[in-house]
Amino acid sequence: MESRRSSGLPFCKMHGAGNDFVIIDARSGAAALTPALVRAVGDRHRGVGFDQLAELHDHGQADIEIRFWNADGSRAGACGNATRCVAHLLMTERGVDRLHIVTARGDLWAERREGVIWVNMGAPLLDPVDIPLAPGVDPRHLPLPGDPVAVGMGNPHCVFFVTDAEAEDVARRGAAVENDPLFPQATNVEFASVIAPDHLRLRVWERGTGITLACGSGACATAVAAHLRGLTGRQVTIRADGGDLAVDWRADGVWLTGPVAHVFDAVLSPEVMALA
Ligand SMILES: N[C@@H](CCC[C@H](N)C(=O)O)C(=O)O
Repeated sequence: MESRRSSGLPFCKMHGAGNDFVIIDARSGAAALTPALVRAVGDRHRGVGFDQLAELHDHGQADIEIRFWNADGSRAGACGNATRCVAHLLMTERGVDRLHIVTARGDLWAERREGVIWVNMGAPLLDPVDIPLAPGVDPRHLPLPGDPVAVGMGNPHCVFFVTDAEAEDVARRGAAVENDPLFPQATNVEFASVIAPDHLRLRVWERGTGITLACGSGACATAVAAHLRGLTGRQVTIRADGGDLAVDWRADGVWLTGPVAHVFDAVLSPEVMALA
């Protein structure tokens, strides 16, 4: 990634299965991000456009700290696909096969196994307090039409199992559930259909962003919910709109892998930064 220039803010554009990100290396002393600047950069018409922005910081006990922002300027506690992209960047930069990553959720680990980069997104959060969910609600059977499941992965997810995910009006139904009072911090909304005991089709409405081509933490939450409902095993392929992700729910956490692409390096112009 290019070093800081006085003319603007350097960034890198990447995507994981089509879930696209602006990655800003704040270790270089980049300007402190604000919700207004994040929204300006995320504007797909006047700015750069992204699903999430990942802000990289040095960390005393870990290889990197990542702070996640949604396109609307809200913060996110987890972002599986952006974490995979950053892991790919740093492993390539440093020539290592293991990384200790800190996010708002806590300590995460990335490993390269036989050339494939996996990220351990941590154990699923199933207690309503941790998801978070309104008190007194059963996360396994939410009191909503469609009987969805709530799972936390450092961010909240509301997973609907449907006959055919392709047929779902994700925009209408996702927007209707995102800010349901059952979720004190709002929620990501997933619509999944079972293709096979090791294969799910998933479409997502992301909190603070809308429909995305893939969602890593959503894939993890969906795999956990499917297993808890007895629909799949603990290792599943998730067919997202932008490509396939693989989830492996192990004793030490929910591991995630999938495609990563570096799109370009560039510098945020002062004009875009002035939009903030
Ligand atoms: N695309 C991300 C999820 C990003 C955060 C989500 N919108 C939220 O607000 O929790 C992923 O890959 O996990």
